[in-house]
Amino acid sequence: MSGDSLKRRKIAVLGSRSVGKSSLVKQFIENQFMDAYYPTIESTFAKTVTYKGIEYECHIIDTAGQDEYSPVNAQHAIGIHGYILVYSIASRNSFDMIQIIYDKIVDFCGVTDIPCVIVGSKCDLSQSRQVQSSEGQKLGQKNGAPWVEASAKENINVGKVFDLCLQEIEKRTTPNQVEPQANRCVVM
Ligand SMILES: Nc1nc2c(ncn2[C@@H]2O[C@H](COP(=O)(O)OP(=O)(O)OP(=O)(O)O)[C@@H](O)[C@H]2O)c(=O)[nH]1
Repeated sequence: MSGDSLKRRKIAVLGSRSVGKSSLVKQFIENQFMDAYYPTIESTFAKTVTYKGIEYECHIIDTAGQDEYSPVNAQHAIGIHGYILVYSIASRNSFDMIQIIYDKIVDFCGVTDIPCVIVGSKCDLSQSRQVQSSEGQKLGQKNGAPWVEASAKENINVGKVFDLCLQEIEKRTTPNQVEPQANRCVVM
């Protein structure tokens, strides 16, 4: 496929520290999982993904873990087509952070909603569960975003997370549009 016909989509992965953002990205890109924890500063990965028969060149930005004081900056908004917001089902605090991050992005961008998927990660840790599936589902409904539980460790729903994100992006993208809409979550 020529470079011209390949659609580029930039996706930012956000959430609290240690919720499994890098692990989700690593499982998606490299089909690997590591038990070791190395805090992320920020990394970008690229992968060509076929969604509904169309090839997309996805640039995935794996961000540093956020807390309630972390500002949403231009890097989280400029040129970003869609977001993956990750909490761990074993951490109530990380779940509470999702609405905070969502609201910060919406405020920063001056929009009412953003193309995103909400992910309850580490769903293999059912013994340590602090957030019920029904709570995740409700949060998704409240923000008009799809919600899914996933495990990078067991490779559960990892591909689905990225498919859902592309689905949300494409829902809001007019045919042949290459750059995100100016009135959406980006400042070009
Ligand atoms: N059981 C289990 N552990 C996981 C899973 N995903 C990640 N982990 C572990 O959780 C820890 C943190 O994972 P990371 O992927 O580095 O988390 P992160 O959100 O990128 O962390 P920051 O870089 O601090 O933002 C590591 O020890 C991982 O092995 C999962 O699906 N299941």
